[in-house]
Amino acid sequence: MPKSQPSQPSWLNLINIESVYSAEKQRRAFTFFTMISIAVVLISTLLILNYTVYATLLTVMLLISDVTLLGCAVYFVSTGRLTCVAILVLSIICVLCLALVYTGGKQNTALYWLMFYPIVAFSTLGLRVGFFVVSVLLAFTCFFLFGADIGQVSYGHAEKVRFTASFILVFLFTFIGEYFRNKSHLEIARMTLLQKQDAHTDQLTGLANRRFVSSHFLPLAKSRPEQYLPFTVLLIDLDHFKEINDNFGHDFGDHVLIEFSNMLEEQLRSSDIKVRYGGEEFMVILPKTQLTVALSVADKFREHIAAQTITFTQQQLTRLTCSIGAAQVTKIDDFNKSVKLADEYLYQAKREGRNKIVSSN
Ligand SMILES: Nc1nc2c(ncn2[C@@H]2O[C@H](COP(=O)(O)OP(=O)(O)OP(=O)(O)O)[C@@H](O)[C@H]2O)c(=O)[nH]1
Repeated sequence: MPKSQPSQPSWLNLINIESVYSAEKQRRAFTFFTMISIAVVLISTLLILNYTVYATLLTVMLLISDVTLLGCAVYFVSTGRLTCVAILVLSIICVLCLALVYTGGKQNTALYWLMFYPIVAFSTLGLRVGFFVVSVLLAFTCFFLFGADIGQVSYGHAEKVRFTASFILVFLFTFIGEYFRNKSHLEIARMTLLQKQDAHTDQLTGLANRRFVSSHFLPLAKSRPEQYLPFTVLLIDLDHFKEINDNFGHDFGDHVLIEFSNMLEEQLRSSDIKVRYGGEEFMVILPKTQLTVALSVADKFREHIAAQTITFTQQQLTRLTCSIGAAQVTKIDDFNKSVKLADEYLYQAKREGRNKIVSSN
């Protein structure tokens, strides 16, 4: 029976679903900025129009909040750190709401302003932190409305009960909405990742396929050359594979390809990228590896393969050899040129009798 594949080859970690996450980041950033803009305009207007009627505490709180909100927006633009800034902003607004409830605002209309809070808190802070800050606001508001007299204004009984009931309903429905939005976002992210991994995996051997090299590896190596360059490309072709198919059948041929892929995984570093490049042709990319070092790795591998016997049933077993062409890549733009060179060396190895490595060295 074919050996089982390693559970998660490291090249799979190079496949990202940044587009899914960046849409989510954009949504949160957009909500955050809209909230800050509205809050700053609103607070400034309230301050200008009502500073004569507001309690001093409320005026000072509004002023500090206005300046801090602007500072947070500037900090976010310059650092891109949304979560900690959003927590700070929502905490300020929470305190502001409580100051409003405590003092009553203009003509005791403070309670109306609290209704937006759950919506903004959940959409910028997510489920858990959002739930926490909204709960804190609700708890303190209930204390001011129904608790002991500590100097806060008093609201009518009907107003207090209706506010609390409607706030809890907004809280509940926003929580449910956010819970399912988050769940479907995670599911979309999971499915996108699985689909992308599947589209870049060779179905027979579980190695990366050729598309992975062009759509993921090369862009990644171009963006982080210090992690990958210089690297060596090995093109490896099984020798006389047609004879194996002809002598033992296609299933045995498939089994040989799987066993060969397992040996690539076992014998080479996990950071080396092993690709099924075509039928019985494989590509191995050895990151941060000069040609001379790669040649000794490849030669050891070639010897290892030649020493193995691949068994399918007791009657079906074969020896296997491979030929290898190797070339070094120092610039990503030269990748195709180097692959072409490695291909020429591979066919030179075949012409020269197989079971050997040819390179420019
Ligand atoms: N079993 C199996 N065979 C495959 C697969 N893909 C390609 N092949 C076979 O691989 C064989 C390759 O044959 P050739 O290109 O003549 O190469 P070769 O026999 O290895 O000869 P040299 O490369 O010159 O040593 C063909 O018979 C293909 O049908 C596959 O997925 N499974």
